[in-house]
Amino acid sequence: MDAANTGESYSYLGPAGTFTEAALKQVPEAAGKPWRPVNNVGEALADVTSGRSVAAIIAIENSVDGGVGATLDALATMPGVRIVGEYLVPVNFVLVARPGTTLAEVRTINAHPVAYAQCRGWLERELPAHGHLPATSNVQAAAALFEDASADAAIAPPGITEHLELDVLARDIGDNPNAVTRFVLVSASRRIPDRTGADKTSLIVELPSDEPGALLAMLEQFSTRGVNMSQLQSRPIGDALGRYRFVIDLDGHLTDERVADALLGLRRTSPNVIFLGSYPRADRREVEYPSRFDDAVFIEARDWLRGLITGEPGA
Ligand SMILES: O=C(O)C(=O)Cc1ccccc1
Repeated sequence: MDAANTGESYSYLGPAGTFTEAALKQVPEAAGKPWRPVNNVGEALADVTSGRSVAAIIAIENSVDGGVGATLDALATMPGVRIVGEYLVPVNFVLVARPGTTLAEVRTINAHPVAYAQCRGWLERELPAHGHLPATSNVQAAAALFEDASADAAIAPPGITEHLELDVLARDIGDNPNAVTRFVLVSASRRIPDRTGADKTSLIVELPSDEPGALLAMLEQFSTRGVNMSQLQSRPIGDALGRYRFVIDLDGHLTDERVADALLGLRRTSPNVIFLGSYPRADRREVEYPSRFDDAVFIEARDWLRGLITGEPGA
């Protein structure tokens, strides 16, 4: 299904066989469309902003190593991309080598940095003196074993042997057998996916510099409106020490009154709020919140205020 510049293709971290490709297989609207393998998150997002691809799927967070820094930073600095869906992929890893290699011969390992971080315990136990060569993806780590001899083994997805003639030296080398990676589908479309009742909203928020309590004031925007956060990560802005932006996932949709009201509060108090998108949760779990934060309560309060201003009798 791989194809070049069609404008309707879906970009993913390639080559075929990556976990990112497994995530793309879950995207119903990508079925039957051309898929474009790329080498990094920046390339995937540039495909979207240039219109070369209709959407791209990128890893954003995993349950062992946390947020994927490259993705979070790219989303913060590439205006015009929106998250339109999320997908979960269970991840486990094998150690592979050119045929005939034994575990005792392994000195240097090719691995995507995020995969490497998830196998650190196993590697420290079984290969304490190994060196690490970073690769652009889990499949490229394995493919590179045939390109040169700078590494003896690679960390790869278990399905790698369907693509490449390699020996599996060890299975299940991930430090957590239940590891899951969260992927997001991003597009340049301004259209926000419809509210489903099981939605997430992602934001990036900067705080005013050197203001005591600024972080607490930001969090209060959510707590006073019954909005639950499922992710809060800080990432350095990069221009000076001590300057951070916050990547936030909320339960709820932009068209939920309590979420919209929290965004108004953030907009008033933060020097920069980036709306990354509202989209259906991967687990389709209905968002729960106390009934005092129902849409109707916000609407009633607004109507009451409008009545006071316009002098409506009884308001
Ligand atoms: O999609 C892949 O296979 C990647 O190389 C990125 C990655 C790395 C580690 C866990 C999940 C995805």
